[in-house]
Amino acid sequence: MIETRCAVVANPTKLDERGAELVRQRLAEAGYAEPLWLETSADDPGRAMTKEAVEAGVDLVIAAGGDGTIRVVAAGLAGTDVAMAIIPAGTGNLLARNLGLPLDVAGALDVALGSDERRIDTVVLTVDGGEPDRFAVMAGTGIDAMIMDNVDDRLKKFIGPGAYFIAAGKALGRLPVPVRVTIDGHTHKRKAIITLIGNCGELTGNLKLIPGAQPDDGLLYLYVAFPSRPSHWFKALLRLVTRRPRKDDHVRVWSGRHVEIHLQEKDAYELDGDVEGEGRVLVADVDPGSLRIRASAAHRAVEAGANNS
Ligand SMILES: Nc1ncnc2c1ncn2[C@@H]1O[C@H](COP(=O)(O)OP(=O)(O)OP(=O)(O)O)[C@@H](O)[C@H]1O
Repeated sequence: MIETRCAVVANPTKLDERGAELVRQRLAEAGYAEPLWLETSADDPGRAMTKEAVEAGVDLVIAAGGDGTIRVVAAGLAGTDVAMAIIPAGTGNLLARNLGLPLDVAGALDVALGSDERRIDTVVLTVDGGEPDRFAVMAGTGIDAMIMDNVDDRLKKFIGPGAYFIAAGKALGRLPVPVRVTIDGHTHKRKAIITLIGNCGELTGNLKLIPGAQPDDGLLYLYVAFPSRPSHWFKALLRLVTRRPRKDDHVRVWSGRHVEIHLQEKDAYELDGDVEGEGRVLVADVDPGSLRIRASAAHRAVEAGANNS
């Protein structure tokens, strides 16, 4: 089936004019009508724009931007029958990496305008009983959120993922905090420096934090790092940054469908790589297969190969 109605939700600070021109040109060549072109703003990373696209009745929304833009568009399309395509234009590009999508505009457009797609899970998250939000990759508190918060935007532009390593160094002084986590009714208590919920396993730098986690397996993964000695901390931090878990790490990973994180005090949390705010109780439920996403079989094969390595 060839879609003819398409919207582009683009962050103009991430997708430059050349990129935008290429998108328009490739859409025209592929026989699409003039797209509904919606730019994000400093105040709205794409919520109202995605809603407008859905209400306009488009069949496909191409999201072009960094992780924040991609997350908000994915959240807005989850549960609808509108397909999403990704043009990764940030530093982390976490969802694109996890789906094995091309990270350049031309390659991403090949997939966006192809007919191959898959359904992936999204995660409904409620923080302190507020309005539910969604993420597609991960939600985290502790050092993880601190790293995301400390990453300097200018530095990110300049040295890319290396900026996360520098931010991780800054976060080293953090103390573990008592946390109670529940996964499908089973409760565990730890003094943790990182507590995160993953829908996908791969974070930045092409390394896997939660090996085996797949965005379409209908499961969430709860990752808790609870080092008790400085040497453990250092290892846990190193693993967080290098994303290479080992047996002797003070790390546990549980999987399930419903996850609760109860902190003693409010702490910053991040969603798909962007710090969203502070919260004490995070409740997450997986919504299996809730998002239609353009991804080619070839890229899936590459992804599967990478997972086996
Ligand atoms: N039109 C705009 N003008 C200025 N700032 C904008 C505009 N649209 C979005 N932004 C800002 O861009 C940021 C979101 O960027 P986006 O999520 O696309 O990339 P990112 O999260 O920085 O990506 P990454 O972390 O992968 O580098 C938000 O801070 C938002 O306020």
